[in-house]
Amino acid sequence: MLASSSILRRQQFLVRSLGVPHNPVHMDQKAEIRFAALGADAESVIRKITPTYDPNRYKGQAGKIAVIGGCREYTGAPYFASISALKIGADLSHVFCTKDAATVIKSYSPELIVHPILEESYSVREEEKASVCQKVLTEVTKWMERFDCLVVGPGLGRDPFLLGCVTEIMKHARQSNIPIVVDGDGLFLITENLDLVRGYPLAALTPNVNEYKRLVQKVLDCEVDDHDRYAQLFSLAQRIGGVTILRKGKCDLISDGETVEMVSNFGSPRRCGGQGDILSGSVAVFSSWARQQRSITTKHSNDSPQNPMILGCIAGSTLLRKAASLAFKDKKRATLTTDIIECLGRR
Ligand SMILES: NC(=O)C1=CN([C@@H]2O[C@H](COP(=O)(O)OP(=O)(O)OC[C@H]3O[C@@H](n4cnc5c(N)ncnc54)[C@H](O)[C@@H]3O)[C@@H](O)[C@H]2O)[C@@H](O)CC1
Ligand SMILES: Nc1ncnc2c1ncn2[C@@H]1O[C@H](COP(=O)(O)OP(=O)(O)OP(=O)(O)O)[C@@H](O)[C@H]1O
Ligand SMILES: [Mg+2]
Repeated sequence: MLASSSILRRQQFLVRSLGVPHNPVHMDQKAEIRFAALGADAESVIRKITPTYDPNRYKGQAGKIAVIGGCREYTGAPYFASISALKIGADLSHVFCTKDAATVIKSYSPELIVHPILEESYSVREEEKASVCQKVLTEVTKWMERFDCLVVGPGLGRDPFLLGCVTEIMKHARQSNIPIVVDGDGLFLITENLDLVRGYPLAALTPNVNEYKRLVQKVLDCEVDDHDRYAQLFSLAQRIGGVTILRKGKCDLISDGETVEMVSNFGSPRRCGGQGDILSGSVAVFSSWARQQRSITTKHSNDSPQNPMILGCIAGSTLLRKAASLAFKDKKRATLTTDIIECLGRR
């Protein structure tokens, strides 16, 4: 509703190109593009939302992140997302995964707090399913209020029973007003059940090419149209009730149905798996910081706050691409995701 009425009312998009000199970008005929004269670029977004070091701060205040993901097949993805959250600057990073995945993930890093609580169908008898699902939810909700953001989906897999439990976790997070970054198999889940995120302003979706295609087909009932990519992303975000969507690709495009932002600083030509996982962990931390910052500036000034999920996406995307370019300079074709993670803090 917000969607189409606002499209007609505004007849205008704000497409901001961050990190590169502006190139003319052609939009569809319906919408006039306005390029913001960007006083602030992506780097200044990062500076604006990153908390300063303060000796009075205690552990946890710079962010507590939880990744819901990790199953028999995938242990790398939740590790990449959660370790990236720490490398960006969060204080604590938890992983909620299946029992099979937990020991493996713990062995990658002693920094992560790993909860082996999710179950897949193969390990649960039919008659136990309801009670096991309840147990999973109880375990996660015990921790839930402490988290500043959840990342749902990296390496989650698509087991129907497991996804049923994660559905309940997401409903609970939403009731508790906890921001949720949805990535990987979490996007598979929400594409089948859009009401999980519809109208939730604290949700950010980070689809790759396949995940975006599935979302567009489901929500807009059409194919991805690259000639009309800004308007299509804008409509998609509006149709899901103003959630933030970061469409990953050559340039990362970000929209919440109010503006369209573009991050296009040079990254890496390597497309090794796991870079999206770095991104989702990074977006979670930056969004939490932006949200924290917003509550401070709202209290103390009349600045009109910007959507923290948008700011988090801009900062996460910019930093990941910067790290990827530094890693590629060093490792060339041998660049792997772990090399990029090592470069997250470098300039
Ligand atoms: N080391 C790891 O553990 C990694 C695990 N990953 C996890 O792997 C899982 C799947 O992620 P992907 O990024 O591979 O998911 P995608 O949905 O992009 O792809 C899944 C597979 O299905 C194919 N596919 C799916 N939909 C398709 C479509 N509409 N058209 C054409 N081909 C299609 C793709 O080619 C691919 O082989 C996620 O849980 C993700 O987080 C990735 O993050 C990569 C790293
Ligand atoms: N063609 C491209 N050129 C430059 N950068 C790209 C390109 N495609 C993706 N990226 C960058 O890589 C990051 C990860 O995007 P990608 O599409 O690989 O995610 P993904 O498939 O979800 O990754 P993962 O393997 O972690 O699941 C994006 O934020 C984007 O900045
Ligand atoms: Mg991915």
